[in-house]
Amino acid sequence: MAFARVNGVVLHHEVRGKADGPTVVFSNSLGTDFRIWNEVSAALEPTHRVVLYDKRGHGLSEATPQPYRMDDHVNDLAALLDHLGVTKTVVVGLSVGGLIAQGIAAARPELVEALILCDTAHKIGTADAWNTRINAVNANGIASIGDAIMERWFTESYRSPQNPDFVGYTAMLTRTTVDGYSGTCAALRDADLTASTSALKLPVLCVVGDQDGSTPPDLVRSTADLIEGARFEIIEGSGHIPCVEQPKQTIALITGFLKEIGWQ
Ligand SMILES: O=C(O)CC1=CCC(=O)O1
Repeated sequence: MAFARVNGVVLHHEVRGKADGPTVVFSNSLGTDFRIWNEVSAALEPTHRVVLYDKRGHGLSEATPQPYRMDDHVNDLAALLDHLGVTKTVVVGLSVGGLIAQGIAAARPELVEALILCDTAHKIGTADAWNTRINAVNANGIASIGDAIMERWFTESYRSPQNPDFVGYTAMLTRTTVDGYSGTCAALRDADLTASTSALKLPVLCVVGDQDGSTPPDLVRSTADLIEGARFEIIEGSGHIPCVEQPKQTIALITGFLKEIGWQ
């Protein structure tokens, strides 16, 4: 566990694994912190240097006041990687983390070897839907939308109050700061990466849960279709967060892709 002030914000992060191994950095989704990657990270640690971080307003990172822009999140990650002395990395991003991954590949191409885009797209949701969510959270708190969000994150069989993991991930969502959550919703509302993502020239793997209620397979496929040579894979039996719900399939796809591109 470490903290660093970069790009004007204190970011909680952790570097794990093989110190001289090739670097893989993970960027998490709206309303989650870097613990969602624990199982995937553990599989890579014997061979890779793994960088995990909480984006601003999430986990133990500082919650600067709203407004947030997607560029803030992109510049935060770039500044953290510079701070850690990372000069080349594969970026794995889930949902808004995938937009951050696309953004850093466009802004700092020399830093990014390849992308793994999980349950994400070049543009997610509509302005109306994000504004409705922001208004609800600002007025009534994140718990007021908790059940609706959980239906997007996890499959029906996972969403049982008897499942301790489900209870734990619900707590992760509802304990996110309002500034971090609403600020990032607004950043998502205002982000359309169609042009910059279409121009990307690097190896890309796109994966998505078959039952993802936030970025369904057809949306993720449309992003893969924008990027020359990108591969698209579906993870069976998962909602929006396959690294939590189907970690074995997620690990197999990630490690297979890293081997394929020689990042090992
Ligand atoms: O909360 C959701 O609907 C899921 C989601 C959208 C963007 C993100 O990062 O998570």
